[in-house]
Amino acid sequence: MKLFSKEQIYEGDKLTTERQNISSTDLMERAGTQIFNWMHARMQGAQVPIHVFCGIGNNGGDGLVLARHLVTHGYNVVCYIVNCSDKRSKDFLINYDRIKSVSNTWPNMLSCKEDLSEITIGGDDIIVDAVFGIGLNRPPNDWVKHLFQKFKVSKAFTLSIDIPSGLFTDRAVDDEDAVVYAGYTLSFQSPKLAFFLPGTQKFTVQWEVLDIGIDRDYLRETETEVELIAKHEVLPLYKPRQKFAHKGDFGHVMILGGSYGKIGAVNLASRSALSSGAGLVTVYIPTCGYHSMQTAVPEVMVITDEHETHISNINFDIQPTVIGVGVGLGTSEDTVKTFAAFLKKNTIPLVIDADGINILSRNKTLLNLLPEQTVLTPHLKELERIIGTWSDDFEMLEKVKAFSEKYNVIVLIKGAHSITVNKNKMYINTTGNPGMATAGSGDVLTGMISGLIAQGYTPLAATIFAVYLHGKSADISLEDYGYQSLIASHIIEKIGEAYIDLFKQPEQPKEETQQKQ
Ligand SMILES: NC(=O)C1=CN([C@@H]2O[C@H](COP(=O)(O)OP(=O)(O)OC[C@H]3O[C@@H](n4cnc5c(N)ncnc54)[C@H](O)[C@@H]3O)[C@@H](O)[C@H]2O)[C@@H](O)CC1
Ligand SMILES: [K+]
Repeated sequence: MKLFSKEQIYEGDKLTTERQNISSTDLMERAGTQIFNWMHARMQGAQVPIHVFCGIGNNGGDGLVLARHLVTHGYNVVCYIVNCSDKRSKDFLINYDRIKSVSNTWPNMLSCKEDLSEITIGGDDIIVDAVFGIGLNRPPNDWVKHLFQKFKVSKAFTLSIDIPSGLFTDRAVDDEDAVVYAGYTLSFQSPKLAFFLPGTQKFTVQWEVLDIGIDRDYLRETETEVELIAKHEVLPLYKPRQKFAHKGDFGHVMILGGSYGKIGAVNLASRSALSSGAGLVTVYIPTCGYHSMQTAVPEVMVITDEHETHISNINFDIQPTVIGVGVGLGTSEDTVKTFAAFLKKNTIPLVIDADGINILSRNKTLLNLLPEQTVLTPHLKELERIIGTWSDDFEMLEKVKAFSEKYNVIVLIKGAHSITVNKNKMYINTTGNPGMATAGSGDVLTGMISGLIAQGYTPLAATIFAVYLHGKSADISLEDYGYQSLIASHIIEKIGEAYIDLFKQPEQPKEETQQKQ
């Protein structure tokens, strides 16, 4: 799914009104009606008090449309105008008039902190937040911030329209108390980038996109900087197997890493490379790991470094298709030296993780030696070591894009929503769960990306696809293990099911099936 920028959304709205020959008021009516339908389907007329807070722009206009429909359908509604500026939008004003025609007692006008004392919100009530949408261009006033705090303290379920008010689409918030914490956000046409970034994802527990009929050609033809990756996006990447294929068709992965006490990382990465479909896997490890690797993973070939406890001299005479380097590697002096010497002569595609990244961070000139489209897979701490600090997520993304461009590398920023960055394009993953915050799950991912590159996926496709499958395998594992018991090996066990899931048809609702019989 494409993530449109604020400018692209405004452009899409404008084009839609022109091409469909409707007014912007009609489009707002559609948006507000969609929200109403969503609520009505769930509430079925329940008399829970609903407090609709409307700003004075078009987001507020959506709130007024919703409030009008709620009133005419007999819901228990109170509507407030958060009157924070004189610049009311045209469609806000039109809908302000319309709502007055269905009720003569309100909307309640809120203009200062004193007005807030009149508001009583119960813990079981519902708040609809239509104060600011994508048009927010400066931090909210102090009294509006107090209103948002009142929402939070009430513990009422909060439904935000389009975006939690106070969040910007393209920059960070200065004051987290000036943002609404939404239980659910109904976003028009495209989710917003802030829903996926480490610092702002907490502002909405869940989100859903509502289709308000924006011009299809515009949506299809417009290139976006950010894409959301779900099953629909990875399916076209999948490479089917030919009937007469042999193992040589699926490449040869080398996992280069491990040190005394950390051979397990190589074990995990090599098993996941195999389970992702690589034809052959060889590990290059210190001598201490020889027996454990040979015993634990008979499918994997082992080459040992001359040193007992760490890699000291990278030297082999096979030709892997790709090398996954860094898991459990350590950063001892010998290792750093041989890694630098190896990079000077290496032309094989690389996937670099963990201590591989740490070595590069301390020796930045080595970055110039990386083959084109090398994949780096840092978590946030490793990322900071390699690109330096940042003041907020938006700055972080800009720095990663510049880094990716400068060295022509792919950077996978690992987190709850892992983001693959290739120059100025970003791909946000949607699978995965907090059970993955466990030892070795990164090693598994390194193996999977390497395994896919070996099979002929481009490094970019391999990264996007592997991150998706990795999260999906963990989601499937949850059914057996829950968040706490999930360990990295379980993720490997479920890679097969994650592949199979790509081709599963959604289950038909039960009643329909019965009717057909
Ligand atoms: N453009 C369209 O045709 C549609 C727009 N829609 C809604 O319109 C929203 C965008 O509307 P707008 O662009 O009017 O902007 P918003 O409704 O998001 O609110 C911002 C308004 O308040 C002002 N403002 C910004 N920051 C402020 C602050 N800190 N304190 C006080 N006032 C502030 C702005 O000047 C603007 O008038 C979307 O999020 C969506 O909800 C939907 O109705 C669908 C159709
Ligand atoms: K909002």
